[in-house]
Amino acid sequence: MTRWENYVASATKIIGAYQGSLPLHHFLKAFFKEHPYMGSRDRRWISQLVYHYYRLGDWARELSTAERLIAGTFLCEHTSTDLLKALKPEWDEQIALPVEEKAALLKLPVTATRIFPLLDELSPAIDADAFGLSFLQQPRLFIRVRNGRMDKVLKLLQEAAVPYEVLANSATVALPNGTKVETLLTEKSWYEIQDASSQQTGALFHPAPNQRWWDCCAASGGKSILLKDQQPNVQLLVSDVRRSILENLQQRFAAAGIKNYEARVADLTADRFPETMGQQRFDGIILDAPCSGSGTWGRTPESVSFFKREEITKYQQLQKRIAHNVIPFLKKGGSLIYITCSVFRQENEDLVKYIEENSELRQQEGGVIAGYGKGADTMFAVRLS
Ligand SMILES: C[S@@+](CC[C@H](N)C(=O)[O-])C[C@H]1O[C@@H](n2cnc3c(N)ncnc32)[C@H](O)[C@@H]1O
Repeated sequence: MTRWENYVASATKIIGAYQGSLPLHHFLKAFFKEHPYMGSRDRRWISQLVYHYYRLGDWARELSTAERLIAGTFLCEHTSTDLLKALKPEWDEQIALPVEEKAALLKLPVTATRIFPLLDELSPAIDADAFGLSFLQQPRLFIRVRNGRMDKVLKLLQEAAVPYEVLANSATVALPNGTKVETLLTEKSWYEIQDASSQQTGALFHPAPNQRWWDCCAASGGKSILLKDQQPNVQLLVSDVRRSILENLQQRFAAAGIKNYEARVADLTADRFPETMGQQRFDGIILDAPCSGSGTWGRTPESVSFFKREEITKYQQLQKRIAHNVIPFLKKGGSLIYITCSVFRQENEDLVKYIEENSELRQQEGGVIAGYGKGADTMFAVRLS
């Protein structure tokens, strides 16, 4: 067997063994640990083959795994690759063609419906074709540059010859996926790694000095840092059900130079949760809800193959329960920022409808934040007041 055939054989073995119960990158890590004779170059090629395979979603399931692996590389790559050159030179010569022309060569249509099986569940504002086809492209990495440090950051990127794009808001920088940002930009307080769409949710916050805000599903604090950067004088409470993630938040806040905040572990679905909050009320609540994460599946394309439709409704029930429990803590006239990184209507517009039907809150602004087309995640964010 040639080296390239060996790669396809290893990738086939991985796909046969992978059942989706843990993220693919963890599974790959464990697989390579068990096969220490594979060098870093081998690991890179095999991982890429496997990722391209999952980028195809439901496309052409009738093909064998090995055929799909090679077709995945053909459809997802845009410049010549040594693997295709060795195994399918006639495709490698056509690697720069647009996807429709590649589909004609493959003699199989490549459409959004064939890639993404849950298009009928999408939020209506999402362009289903563009979203489905975006899976063939690896998303980019984004940073949010803080405190006017853009010149310094760009200088370091230029010195390291890293290609970048500064987006129109002048704070977001897009980088190639896999850029070793931490090694390049060692001054941690200058930037945050944050997807472009996630950064865009901040346009809904409008915080004023001395207001009280609560980031109730804070995780490691991406939205909270965004809020504090907009208005350092907000009084901030952060909470999450996971203690460990709040420990990450504390480290991240320290690196970002954020000191004044209160953090607590809270399960927002617990029956006794409301009484633990006492009489406090907030001018703003950020509810960045636990969700399917379907807007980020471009980064974890294996999810398209393993996610079950019924799970959408389960997330919706959880979101309703959390919304119901946090809304009473909003001051009259305050803002609830409801956010998901989901593309599904049930978790997005239907949840807003539920909130409007069960409270005095009404949607003021926001909606789908489309990330497809710019190599970013797709999110949903609205401000209700
Ligand atoms: C989408 S993430 C939040 C991301 C975060 N806001 C950021 O910008 O990095 C949702 C968070 O909700 C938390 N969560 C899930 N169920 C919860 C519950 N019952 N009570 C409180 N938090 C919960 C999860 O632990 C997770 O960290």
